[in-house]
Amino acid sequence: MAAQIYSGEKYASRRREISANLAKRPEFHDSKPLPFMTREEKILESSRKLTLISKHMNEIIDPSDKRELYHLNCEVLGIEGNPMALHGDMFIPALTAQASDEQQEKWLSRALRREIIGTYAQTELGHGTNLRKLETIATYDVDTQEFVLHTPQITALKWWPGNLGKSSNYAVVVALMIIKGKNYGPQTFMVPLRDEKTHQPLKGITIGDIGPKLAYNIVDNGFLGFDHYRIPRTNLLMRHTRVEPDGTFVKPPHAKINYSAMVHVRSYMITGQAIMLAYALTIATRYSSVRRQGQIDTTQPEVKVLEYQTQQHRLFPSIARAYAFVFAGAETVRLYERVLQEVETGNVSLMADLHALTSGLKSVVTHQTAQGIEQARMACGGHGYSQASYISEIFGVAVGGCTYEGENLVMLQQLARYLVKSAGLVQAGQSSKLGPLVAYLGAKSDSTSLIDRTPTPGFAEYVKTFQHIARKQTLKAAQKLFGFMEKGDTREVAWNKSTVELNRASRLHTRLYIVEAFVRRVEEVADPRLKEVLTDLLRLHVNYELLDVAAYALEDGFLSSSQLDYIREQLYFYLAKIRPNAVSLVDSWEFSDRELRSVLGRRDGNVYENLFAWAKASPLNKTDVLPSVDKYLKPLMESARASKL
Ligand SMILES: CCCCCCCC/C=C\CCCCC/C=C/C(=O)SCCNC(=O)CCNC(=O)[C@H](O)C(C)(C)COP(=O)(O)OP(=O)(O)OC[C@H]1O[C@@H](n2cnc3c(N)ncnc32)[C@H](O)[C@@H]1OP(=O)(O)O
Ligand SMILES: Cc1cc2nc3c(=O)[nH]c(=O)nc-3n(C[C@H](O)[C@H](O)[C@H](O)COP(=O)(O)OP(=O)(O)OC[C@H]3O[C@@H](n4cnc5c(N)ncnc54)[C@H](O)[C@@H]3O)c2cc1C
Repeated sequence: MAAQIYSGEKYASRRREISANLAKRPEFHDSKPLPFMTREEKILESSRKLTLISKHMNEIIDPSDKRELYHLNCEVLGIEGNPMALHGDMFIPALTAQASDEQQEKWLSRALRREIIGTYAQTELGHGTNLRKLETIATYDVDTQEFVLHTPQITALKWWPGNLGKSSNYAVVVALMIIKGKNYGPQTFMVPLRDEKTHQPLKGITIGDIGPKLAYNIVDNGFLGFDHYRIPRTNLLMRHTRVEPDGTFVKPPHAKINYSAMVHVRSYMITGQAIMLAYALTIATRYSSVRRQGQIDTTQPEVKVLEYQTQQHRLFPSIARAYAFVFAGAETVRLYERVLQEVETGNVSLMADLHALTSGLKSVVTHQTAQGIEQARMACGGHGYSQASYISEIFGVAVGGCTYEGENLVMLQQLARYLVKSAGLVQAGQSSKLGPLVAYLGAKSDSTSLIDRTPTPGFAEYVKTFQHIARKQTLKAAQKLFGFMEKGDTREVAWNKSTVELNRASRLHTRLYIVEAFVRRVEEVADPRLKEVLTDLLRLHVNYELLDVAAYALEDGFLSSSQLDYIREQLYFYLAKIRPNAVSLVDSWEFSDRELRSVLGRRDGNVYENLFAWAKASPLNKTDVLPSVDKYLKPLMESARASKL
């Protein structure tokens, strides 16, 4: 099953080898539990391990393999980030996609060797979503052939970029490019921030950390201001865009080509989110198979809480989602790598499809992942609330994905633009022009679903029902938009009046895509035993997801209430059928205890002994009487007692 999750036996067994290798190297392990460390201690500890990784990487992984590097980072550094997180996640991808060969020679090679540390500085105090209104300006000075970076007011300060505050000495900075008074929109520049020897900020640079956050606190998200800071013309990233010495602007083959680092993260983060969801579910499912509370049959002993249907309903649909997301994530990574290669040859035709797909997936997956992790926390009762479970940290890190790389409700609208265009083609009788991701919009719907009406062993009837729902909502929302426009609203006003409905269409389209990705993967499985278990999980998934959106199919009679009853019964049937495999389904992700960092979710199942040992290790328990008691509480009680006398 691990080979299914990790897209092949080769990587699944490499993960095992890497974990086994690390198990023998205590210097790579956390020196104490992360929740017992201050932020400063965590950053120091992470930097220590990062240095070890850099030194010994070649002995443990193939450094050219992104997945092996990711696994090494998960095991050693963990999810709370590290001082070079953005270096790998965005700085290197930005240089790879946007720097010219010459620039890559100069900077990418140094970045890959870790001679320099970089980040991606785009968001500002006043603007994150609306890139066209960023306020940092890069004005071209023809005389000196330099760009002058400047922060004209406080809202123009770069704010949020990861590892900008303290760790990075370079950044790919996004600024509005002004040449001879003309605004050429957001462009990307390679900018030195700190002296390479002393690490002191360079003259003209104001820089620092933005302070503690909900989670992800090992990362020094930072602020950055420029005071008429000069960089050479050749620091504009020039793989696709160019500015000649005389200030002539050479347009790229696609207007949004320099948004590629964002598309890179959106493509990869689907897998990252699936893994974090699987972390939380591993912890909660294992714990639920140890925790005994209450009886189902009063003549029998107390049961494991995993026997309760409500507990299964709380956890198993999310287990199915984690599988669905990892399968969909593998597809987005493949598409991203393909588009990257095609762009190299000048073919930008798939950029819009990739952008639409990843915008929708990013939004739906992060939202459902956060929901699933929070349910996993609650499934652990009181112990879920303790940081010993580590689920609150996993939640805090994962939920950041709802905001970064484009706020979810904004990114759903990016997909909606694509859907509306497609709906326009359908309306104009040009369905043959629809791309493969939206071809279903042009198909004719049956009048009713055949779920429970015809014996179909596969998933075709479910897929058709999801298609019907997504098609109906897309065409309806587009119609609403067109209707407002026909009545005289501008497109922008009409758009704003239709966005709740448009975003619903985007979610339904994305949920359909996730179901289809799951079906595609299960159909490929050759081993009959694995196929059976995955088919059960997929059955659970389609029934659960369909119930969740059933209102759309009930309102036009596509599904009847008796079909809904059938879907419910199927859901309950598959909850019970999956129960014996539940622990194996989470164990199949093969997370080591080191990687999970959860006292509650350890493989040995010794929950109570482990919790007690953890509590005893708490720094508060080093002494029996705390200084705060000596200083305040004792005098308080003493004076209360004295006044009573
Ligand atoms: C290997 C194993 C697995 C590894 C897993 C690793 C996981 C790693 C995970 C986590 C890492 C954590 C790191 C987090 C770091 C976070 C970083 C950041 O947050 S960086 C900042 C991100 N900021 C944003 O995302 C801003 C969001 N805003 C935008 O993107 C844009 O402003 C916009 C909303 C897209 C709007 O842009 P704009 O105003 O310029 O355009 P529009 O007018 O709306 O649209 C015009 C047309 O352009 C099309 N478009 C827009 N973007 C793109 C694109 N990227 N590609 C192609 N086309 C694009 C848009 O669709 C419009 O098209 P038409 O409708 O006109 O045809
Ligand atoms: C953990 C974390 C890491 C980050 N790392 C980086 C980084 O490395 N580099 C970097 O540059 N940035 C980074 N960011 C910033 C991040 O990309 C932005 O915060 C994000 O893109 C959202 O933009 P915003 O903050 O401007 O939100 P806003 O746009 O202000 O959103 C506020 C509200 O307004 C709504 N809204 C905004 N515009 C519209 C619209 N057009 N239509 C309808 N509703 C709208 C949103 O839906 C939301 O409800 C990070 C953020 C976080 C949380």
